[in-house]
Amino acid sequence: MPTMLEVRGLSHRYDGREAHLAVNDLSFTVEAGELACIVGPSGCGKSTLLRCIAGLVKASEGTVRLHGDEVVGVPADLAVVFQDYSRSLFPWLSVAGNVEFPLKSTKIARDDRRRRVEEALEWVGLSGARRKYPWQLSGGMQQRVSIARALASRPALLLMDEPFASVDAQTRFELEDLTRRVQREHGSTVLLVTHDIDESVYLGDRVLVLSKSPASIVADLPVSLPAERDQITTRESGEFVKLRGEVARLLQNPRELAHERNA
Ligand SMILES: Nc1ncnc2c1ncn2[C@@H]1O[C@H](COP(=O)(O)OP(=O)(O)OP(=O)(O)O)[C@@H](O)[C@H]1O
Repeated sequence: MPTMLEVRGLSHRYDGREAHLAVNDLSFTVEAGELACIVGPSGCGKSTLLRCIAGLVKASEGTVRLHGDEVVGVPADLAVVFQDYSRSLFPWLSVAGNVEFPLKSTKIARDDRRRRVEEALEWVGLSGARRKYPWQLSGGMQQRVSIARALASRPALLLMDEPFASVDAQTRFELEDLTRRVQREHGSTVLLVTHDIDESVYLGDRVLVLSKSPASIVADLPVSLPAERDQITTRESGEFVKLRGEVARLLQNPRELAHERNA
């Protein structure tokens, strides 16, 4: 698989009266068609890392390359799904209008745009809600609109920043399954950030474990669960239980265990 994302020696320091090193010398790659999860403790620098990758923040040091091109500013073929769906959708636009909105600033012809919107809504199971407004939908449905909007642009890389942290547990399971299904059906490359250990193992083809602030990589674990996953049986499987234990231990005691793993 070709490399889609390459992060090399990335560090970011917030300047100001209280200068703060948020990300410290991170290097990793994500291959095309892979779903990689980043898991780290609250406040460790996960969002900062994603903002640097998305070109929203210029890293103090290091480089980010998307399909070989250095990221300077937000790449046209990158999409982000944020945690807070209520602030990322326009309340005055219908569901279809929200999904179409970013496509309007591209050269994609109107008919093609409409086709993409219909297709993306179908992928997330929202074709029947196309004329509704965000405030007429449940939280989970609103987040599905955000996912459809991101997918409609057919991004080379989809970044997801704690995308299911604001929905209830049942909806969270549904959205996790939707993300894996869509990612596999369309071969999308996804980098998803979460603080939820179980979610990182359930969703990921790989889990990158981050240290406490400033974020650095403690481990890069392949997930050898079957590609077809199920919220009940996968979570009960020995491999799942073993991996979630390993991630939990790495988060609790990063230096010692990372040293043991590398020994
Ligand atoms: N604009 C900013 N200016 C100064 N410091 C910042 C800024 N944004 C974040 N920080 C600091 O950088 C550190 C990392 O923040 P970041 O939001 O990246 O972490 P996170 O892992 O995403 O947190 P959470 O899990 O709580 O969402 C924190 O200590 C935070 O206070």
